[in-house]
Amino acid sequence: MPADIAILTKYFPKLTEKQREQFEQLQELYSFWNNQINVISRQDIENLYEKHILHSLGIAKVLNFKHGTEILDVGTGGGFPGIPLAILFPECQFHLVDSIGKKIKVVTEVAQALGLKNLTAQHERAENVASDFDFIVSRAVTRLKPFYGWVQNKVTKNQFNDMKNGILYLKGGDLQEELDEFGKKYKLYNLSDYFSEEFFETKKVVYVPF
Ligand SMILES: C[S@@+](CC[C@H](N)C(=O)[O-])C[C@H]1O[C@@H](n2cnc3c(N)ncnc32)[C@H](O)[C@@H]1O
Repeated sequence: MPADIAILTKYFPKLTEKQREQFEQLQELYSFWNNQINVISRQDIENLYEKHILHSLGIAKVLNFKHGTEILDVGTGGGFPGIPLAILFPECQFHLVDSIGKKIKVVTEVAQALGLKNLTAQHERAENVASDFDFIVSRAVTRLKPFYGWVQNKVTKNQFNDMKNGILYLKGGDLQEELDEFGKKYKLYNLSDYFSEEFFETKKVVYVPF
C-alpha cells in the first residue's frame, strides 16, 4: 500500500520531491522496524502520519529553524520528533539520543535508509550528552521540571533564530499541575491553531526560552 502523505502536504505544501519521497518511505520503514523492535504502539502504526509525523512537525509551525540550527532530541524513542524534523529541515543538524540502545538502532537504520546526512543518533542518557545546542526538542519523556534539569547546561547563548534558544516540548492533556511545579517562564502554543484534526485538540508545544 503506498503511503498517503496528503495530511503532510496539506499543512506543508512546499515540500520538495525528495522530502515527499522520504516521508513516503517512513510507512514501510516503520512497519518493518516496528515488527522487530517495538517503538510505536501497534495501533498507532496505522496513524503514523497523523499521530507521529505530523505531530512531530508541529514544532515547525511554532519555529521555522534557520539554516545551521543545531537541535537535540531527548528521549527520541524511534525518532520522534527528530526524524520528521530532520527531513523537513535538511540544512539543520539534529542529534537524537535515547537511553535504550534498541531504539537508537531503529533511528540509525531509518536515517540511513532515508539517506539523512543531517542526523546523528546516540545511545546515552540525556543527562550525559555533551556539547551545546540551539534548541532541545522532545515528546513524551518526562515532566518539565526534571527535563529542564537534564538539559539546562546544553543550550548555547549564541542566538540567530526568530525565537530565543530553548526547549520546544510536545505535550498533551492537562498540563496545569506540571507547569505549576515547573515554575519557570514558558509559552504555550496550541497545535489546534495549526492542524484541524481532532487528535490535535489537546496537543501543545511548550516553549521554554533560556
Ligand atoms: C514514551 S517514549 C517517547 C519516545 C519518542 N519521543 C516519541 O514520542 O515517540 C520515552 C523515551 O524516553 C527515553 N528516555 C527516558 N529517560 C531518558 C533519559 N534520561 N535519557 C534519554 N532517554 C530517556 C526512553 O528510553 C523512551 O524511549
